[in-house]
Amino acid sequence: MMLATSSLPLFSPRSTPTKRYAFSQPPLLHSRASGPHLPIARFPSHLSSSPTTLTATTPVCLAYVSGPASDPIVPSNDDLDSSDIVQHHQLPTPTSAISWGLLWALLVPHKLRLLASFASLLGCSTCTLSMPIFSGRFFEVLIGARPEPLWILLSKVGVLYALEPIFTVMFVVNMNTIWENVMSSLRARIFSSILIRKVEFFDRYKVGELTALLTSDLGSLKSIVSDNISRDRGFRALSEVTGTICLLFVLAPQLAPILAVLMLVVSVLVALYKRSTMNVFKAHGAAQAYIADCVTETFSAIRTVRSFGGEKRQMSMFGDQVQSYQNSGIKLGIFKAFNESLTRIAVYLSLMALYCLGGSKVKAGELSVGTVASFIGYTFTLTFAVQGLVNTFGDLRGAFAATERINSVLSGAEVDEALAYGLRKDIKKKDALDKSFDMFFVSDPDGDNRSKNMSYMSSLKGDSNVQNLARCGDIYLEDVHFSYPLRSDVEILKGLNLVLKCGTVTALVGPSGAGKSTIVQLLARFYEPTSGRITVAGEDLRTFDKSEWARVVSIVNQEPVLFSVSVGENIAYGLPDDYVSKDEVIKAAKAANAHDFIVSLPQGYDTLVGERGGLLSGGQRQRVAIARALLKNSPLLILDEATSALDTVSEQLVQGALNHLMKGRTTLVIAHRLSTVQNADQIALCSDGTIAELGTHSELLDRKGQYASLVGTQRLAFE
Ligand SMILES: Nc1ncnc2c1ncn2[C@@H]1O[C@H](COP(=O)(O)OP(=O)(O)OP(=O)(O)O)[C@@H](O)[C@H]1O
Repeated sequence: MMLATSSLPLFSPRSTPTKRYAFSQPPLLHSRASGPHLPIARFPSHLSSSPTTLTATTPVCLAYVSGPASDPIVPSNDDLDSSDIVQHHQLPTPTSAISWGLLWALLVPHKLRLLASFASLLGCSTCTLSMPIFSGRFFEVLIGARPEPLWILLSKVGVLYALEPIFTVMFVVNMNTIWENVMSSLRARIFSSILIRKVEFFDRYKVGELTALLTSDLGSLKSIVSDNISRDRGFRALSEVTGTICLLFVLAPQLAPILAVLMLVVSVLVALYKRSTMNVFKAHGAAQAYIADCVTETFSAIRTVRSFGGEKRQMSMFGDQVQSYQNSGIKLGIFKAFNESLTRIAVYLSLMALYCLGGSKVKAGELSVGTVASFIGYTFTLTFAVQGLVNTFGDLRGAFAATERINSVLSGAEVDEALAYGLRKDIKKKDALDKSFDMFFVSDPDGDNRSKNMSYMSSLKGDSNVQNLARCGDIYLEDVHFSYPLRSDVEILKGLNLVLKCGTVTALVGPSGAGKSTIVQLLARFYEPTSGRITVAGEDLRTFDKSEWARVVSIVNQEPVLFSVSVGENIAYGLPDDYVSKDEVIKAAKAANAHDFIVSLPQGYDTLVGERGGLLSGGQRQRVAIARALLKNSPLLILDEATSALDTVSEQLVQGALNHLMKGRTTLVIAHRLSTVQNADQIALCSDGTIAELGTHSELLDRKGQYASLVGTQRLAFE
């Protein structure tokens, strides 16, 4: 169904600041699939996971097959040229998500700023390290031990005092700008790298774990520079420690070894002790987080708490947590007090040593008063800088651990190369001018591999019009076997055969756990069959560009997920990459029986729907999802229990909308309530991973098999 396009593109994924319809997320996040699930398909696992197993004699057609080698699905080698064959050997081996090479590649574009940072670091460290020398000279001038006029000395000190903050600003601004840039690119890369993993990756890791990678783990990597560019930390601390020790040796070679070693040892010990108390600080932070969790859980489930009379239990839980927060707070106070004093003790010990040793040297005429005064200044510099350096090493340890976590999560999981390829191709085609994508594709050490792989993937039939094929061709599931990757020992589909005739409605029914939703996942290409194949108009799905296939399938399921934007934007998400006019959105909403309720909302199409569409009723959410699918206008429609959660009135409204949506499309309907699928062109009874019975409602009733007994059971239940 084609919807009229108005000349004014009001609903757009790009920036249209005056309209809420503009998506706030970058278009890369958007899939053309209905709902938030990306139709991720996988690249043949035996190729991408073990690229070295292929030899020059490996048949080219195997590149497209994820099933056994005996089941080649792309018969023609003509689609590939000889360079593709060579490239088979060069598929990327899993590389670390964050590597030194990548960091270097991200830093290189900022080389001028890096140079400026290094120069300003030298400048501010030189100023800082010169100050004690001038303090020493100042005392010598005051007691007449130095002939230099006071005003000349003071003007030199004035210049130093003026330059140091200027160099500091230059250093901090440049370092911060570089690192913010690097971190943005890194964050974007990790995000897109997660986005293009195979679906089983998302089965394996919880959303919270993945969120932590992008927030706290990358946060520790960020703080390695942003928290360490201040005075007495990181590079500055390192340069000050090195510079101070060198100066001590230059100023008083006879005193320096003893003092330097003493100061270093005392400062390092104090810093290490302070570091060891970090756990107490962390425990206090964790106790605070538990309190927040308890509050969130209590108030978000307030109705459940009320209905079970759980107030006392929640109060006791909260009380326990407040108590442990209080205990850790008191403990923390004691440690804080010691930490404060210990730094001073370190300085005092160093000063005492300096007074004793330095004083005796001055008395013996071996050392000038000015030098001892300078040493006093260096005592402070060294103590604080060493402690800062130890803290920086601690931060480094945290950053390495975080990097290792990110790498271990991402390097073990397979990238869905086909999806990645389609995504890049799409972005190249449509968003050449969109700068927000730049940070996702920084040239990196693996770029070579990727370009080879892209060339390889481009041999897929990405340019054939799969939408047209799906509009006029039947869809065949041929001897499909399937096990979920995380439970590969349990076969869910066991040689399933089914034909979805073009433009007709097929109903899939059967007992719970029979594999009905699994068939949907395979049709959507969230997973690929373990063996067997799915074809459209005789062409294997795996020979198509995956992002193209995403446009072919619309799924409306029992619990449609809406995004927390406006109703209009949610409908426009049906075409996430296109400019969608308000007229088109309204037309889709009218066809989905949603227009009337939408205009009665406080802000009409601009009304925000809340988290996951929570501010709408189930039936309203469903009709918005149907409008979204109508706008998408894809040839294959899958309705997975689309009306089962609705009351009778809502169901009628939604059913009307669905009838509109199903017109002229190849439709697969999954339903438990058999009364809703009686009019389907064919009904397939799925049982134990195969199609056990197939026919129209009356044919299956006549057969008196499983379907007939299911119908009987449901009738009995209603009577
Ligand atoms: N992501 C997954 N990983 C591993 N096993 C899964 C996964 N999803 C489903 N399964 C298993 O696959 C089997 C078939 O599930 P499926 O959801 O396809 O059944 P169904 O026929 O749709 O059931 P229902 O009618 O209850 O929705 C079940 O045993 C289920 O536990």
